[in-house]
Amino acid sequence: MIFNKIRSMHFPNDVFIGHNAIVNINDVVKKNLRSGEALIITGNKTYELAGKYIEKLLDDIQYNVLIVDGASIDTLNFIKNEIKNSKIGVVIGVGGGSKIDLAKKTAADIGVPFISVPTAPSHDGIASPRASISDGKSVLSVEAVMPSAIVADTSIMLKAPYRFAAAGAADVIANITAVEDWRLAYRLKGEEFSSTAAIISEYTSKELMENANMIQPGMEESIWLITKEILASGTAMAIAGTSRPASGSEHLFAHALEVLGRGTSMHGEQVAMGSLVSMYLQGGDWIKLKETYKKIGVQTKASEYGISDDIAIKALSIAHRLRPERYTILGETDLSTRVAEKALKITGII
Ligand SMILES: NC(=O)C1=CN([C@@H]2O[C@H](COP(=O)(O)OP(=O)(O)OC[C@H]3O[C@@H](n4cnc5c(N)ncnc54)[C@H](OP(=O)(O)O)[C@@H]3O)[C@@H](O)[C@H]2O)C=CC1
Ligand SMILES: O=C(CO)COP(=O)(O)O
Ligand SMILES: [Zn+2]
Repeated sequence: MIFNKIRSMHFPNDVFIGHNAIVNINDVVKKNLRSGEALIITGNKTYELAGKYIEKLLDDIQYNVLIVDGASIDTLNFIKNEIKNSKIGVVIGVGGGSKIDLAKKTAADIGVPFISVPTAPSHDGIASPRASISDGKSVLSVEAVMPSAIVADTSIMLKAPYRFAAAGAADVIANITAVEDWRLAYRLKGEEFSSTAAIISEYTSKELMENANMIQPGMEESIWLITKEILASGTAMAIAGTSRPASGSEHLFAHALEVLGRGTSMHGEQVAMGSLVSMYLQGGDWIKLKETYKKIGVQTKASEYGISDDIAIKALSIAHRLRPERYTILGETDLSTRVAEKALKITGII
């Protein structure tokens, strides 16, 4: 088959991951700062945790620090307004997923390199080209830019509540149902498919499932393992040019919960619940998947997050509507209440 479609792929040119990796930030910024100033985008807590330290490490580099809130269109517009008279040459995201996404999207929009400095391994967006910027209605990732460099200091990430690490692990473990959906779409709908991206993505899930015993509170090694697979998951998305390798029906369920009411659940926890029901519908070993989530301490009962049975049933029933162009095991019409309820009951989500 002659490939006449040119696909561009971009990968980080530097990745520092480990204890005290943050000490490399000055060299990394110098290498990526073309001209002008560095812009640091962070949050209140994460400024204290890491942003302040980065300021001390940056020598003879002009920089601005913006402390912001959630990843919304309004916050993004606030950032752009704040920097409109500045000459920004590189954007550094220091924080959890929301700060990383705001920095990633800002860098993409102004056309400068993005440096990812995660303070929590809470999902694979910290190393992917995708950014979730909410418009107040739903939260789907949009194309942004792959980090030019990633500085993942496991000693800082270890300070995040363990729940963040478990959620990040779940986000990667759930790649297994995403790839199954992608294969289904390739066979049934002729969707473009990258076997390389699919194999990498499946590997990340299997690696975390097989080493689930290594994912425990208080262990820096757990952070290292999760972050390593998050990096690989982001690479799979960069190769595919979409989030397909890491986002299928399980993510549609998660996004539907974001719209209908996610209670106190984090992204990775929503995705964990979604992957159980997806794997049940795909005819896979959802029981092994459930045991893995239990082992790493991820709750998969909706009520534990204050999500009612009705919301969970509705979310599963309409999830396919969130991304009609992305064919998955959920099909193209609403699941009946009866079918959705049965699937959620069998997998123990309600
Ligand atoms: N791009 C993608 O592919 C994806 C993006 N997302 C997006 O990511 C966001 C969720 O990311 P998530 O990381 O869960 O949440 P946030 O980035 O919102 O962080 C949640 C809270 O945790 C704090 N925090 C971060 N790191 C630490 C730490 N080491 N110790 C203590 N507190 C810490 C943050 O501090 P502070 O207040 O300083 O920020 C914040 O108050 C959402 O916006 C979601 O849409 C979700 C999935 C995929
Ligand atoms: O969360 C993601 C991958 O883990 C991004 O996926 P979406 O494209 O569904 O937002
Ligand atoms: Zn995800």
